[in-house]
Amino acid sequence: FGVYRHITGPRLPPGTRTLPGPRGLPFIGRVHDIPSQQSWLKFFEWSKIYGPIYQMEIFGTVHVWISSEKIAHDLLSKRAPIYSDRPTIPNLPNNRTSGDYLALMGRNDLWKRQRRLCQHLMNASASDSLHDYPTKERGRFLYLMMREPDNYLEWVEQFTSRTISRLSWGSPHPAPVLRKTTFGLLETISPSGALPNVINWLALVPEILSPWKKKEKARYRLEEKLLTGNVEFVKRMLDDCQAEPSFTRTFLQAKGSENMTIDEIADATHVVGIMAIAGALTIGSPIQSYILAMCHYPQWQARLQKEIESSLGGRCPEWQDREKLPLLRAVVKEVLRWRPPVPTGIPHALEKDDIYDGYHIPAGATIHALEWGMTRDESTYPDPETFNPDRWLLSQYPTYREPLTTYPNLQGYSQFGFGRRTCQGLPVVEQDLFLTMGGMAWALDIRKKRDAHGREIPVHWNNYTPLLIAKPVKFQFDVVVRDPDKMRAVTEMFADVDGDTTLCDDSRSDWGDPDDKGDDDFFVNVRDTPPPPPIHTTQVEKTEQQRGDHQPADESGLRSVHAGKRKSRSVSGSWPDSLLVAQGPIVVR
Ligand code: HEM
Repeated sequence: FGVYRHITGPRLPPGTRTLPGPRGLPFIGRVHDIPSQQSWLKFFEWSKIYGPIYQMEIFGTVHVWISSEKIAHDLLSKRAPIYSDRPTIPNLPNNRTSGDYLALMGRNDLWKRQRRLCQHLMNASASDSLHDYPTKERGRFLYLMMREPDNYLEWVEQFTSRTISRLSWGSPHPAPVLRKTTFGLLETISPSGALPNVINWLALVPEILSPWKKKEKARYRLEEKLLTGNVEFVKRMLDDCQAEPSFTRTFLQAKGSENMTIDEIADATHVVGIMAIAGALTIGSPIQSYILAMCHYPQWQARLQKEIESSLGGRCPEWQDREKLPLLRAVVKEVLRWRPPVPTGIPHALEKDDIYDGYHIPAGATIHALEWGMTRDESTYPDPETFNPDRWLLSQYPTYREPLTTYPNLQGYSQFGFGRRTCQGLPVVEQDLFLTMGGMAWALDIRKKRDAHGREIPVHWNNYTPLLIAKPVKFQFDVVVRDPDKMRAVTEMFADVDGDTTLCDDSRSDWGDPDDKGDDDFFVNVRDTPPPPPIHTTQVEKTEQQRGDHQPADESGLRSVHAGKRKSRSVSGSWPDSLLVAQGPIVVR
């Protein structure tokens, strides 16, 4: 078909033209010079040659790349009835119909039903401020960052997966297995994660000969066990009146367990599943990009700290403070612009032939909103390579919007897609990013490391992982706790989350078994890395000395903070979290 198309060319309706774009080779199209790393840079480079909308063919399929927000809105939003389908993913061939992954499903009735349910569950949690789960987990995250910053990748991923696990099922325990299955799914669906997604005929290879199919089958088995077990667990907890707030609890309570059909249970299992997957996959990217940005732009860290100090008088930002902290909201938005977490977007599929500005776009084309390209559009974002939160705060910039008590925010932001397929996770993203970035700025100075001669160790500028969700490749940096009061306050936040009673459940089979190795390598290493040992007085003092701060810690203040707050933590030894507790209570004097 590819050869045929190459020889005959497309049949165009009268008066229309084919979109410009790089010409391909017979049969394979333009696959030979798409890099396996950071492909979005190449697609953006082509947009500078061929314009903000261009096309190329890969193995007979037309791929359209859009790097203008206006064109993306014209097509994906205003013509949503024909632009809201999803393409088939060769390495996950039933993605359009199975009902397993809402975000990858075709535009069919099942997708519409699941999308409505997703919206409902998200709204219910958002109206209760996400049950404060992001705040609780933020305290744990800051503590771990303070104690062992070199292990930051682990702490970021633990924060995102534990927060979304609690939101989904009311407990952080599923987080390690969730991380494992989710990362596997990312590989399954990413063009650079599994070869059949690029060389499509490999999807026809029988399972016995296909490493990709074997791996995906093992991953899917573990995921199904996790998702169905979690719903069963929440049901039982609900029967015992012990279920913590969660998407699943909201669903079960609204329906009443006895009245549910099998289809309804399956929908809820997978809708909650996709929210958990999306939350565990994506939010770590901007958190890591924030750290990268602070290494390169210490002046913005200082400005952020000033805003927090002057608005909150030394207290850590809470979600309720957002009106008072426009710069923090601007930093969140600018991080997402500077380093888009989904740089190539999630593709849509065109259902009918279309004409745009005289160009013919054929039915069946895969349409990519190139988020990387959109964020580099100089007419909207002058000097786009520079991290500049002021572009959201000063009236001289095209992206400025009043009032600053409300704007900037993430509503309607191009980084979350277009039309009927826009992201449904905004409440979680906004709260998680506001709290983690605000918390880090409040408690920590992040800066480049220095070598033995006092020279700064370079930090990469834009070296990102190649999968659909891009994250900065690991880099070195230093973290200095800004003052002993903040260290004590963070330690206190950690004690609070650690004492949470949901850590006491021991019915591990409900959450998927971290030790289940099955018959495949896929099951190995599912446990989370344990946190570092508890903090001791000497470390507080050492930090004071390092900072040249000779004021002794406020003994009386601290005692009153701790009085009556320390909780008994009788957590079973079998959970990863229990490793925290096995090391004894946190001691700060
Ligand atoms: C920084 C974090 C995130 C980013 C950048 C992001 C971005 C995106 C993008 C670009 C899409 C595709 C939109 C389109 O096709 O036009 C999407 C879809 C989606 N997102 Fe997110 N997302 C994030 C976090 C989340 C979270 C936390 C959740 C849920 C808790 C979530 C749930 C979804 C769902 C369900 C869809 C599919 C909607 C559909 O296909 O109908 N996302 N997201």
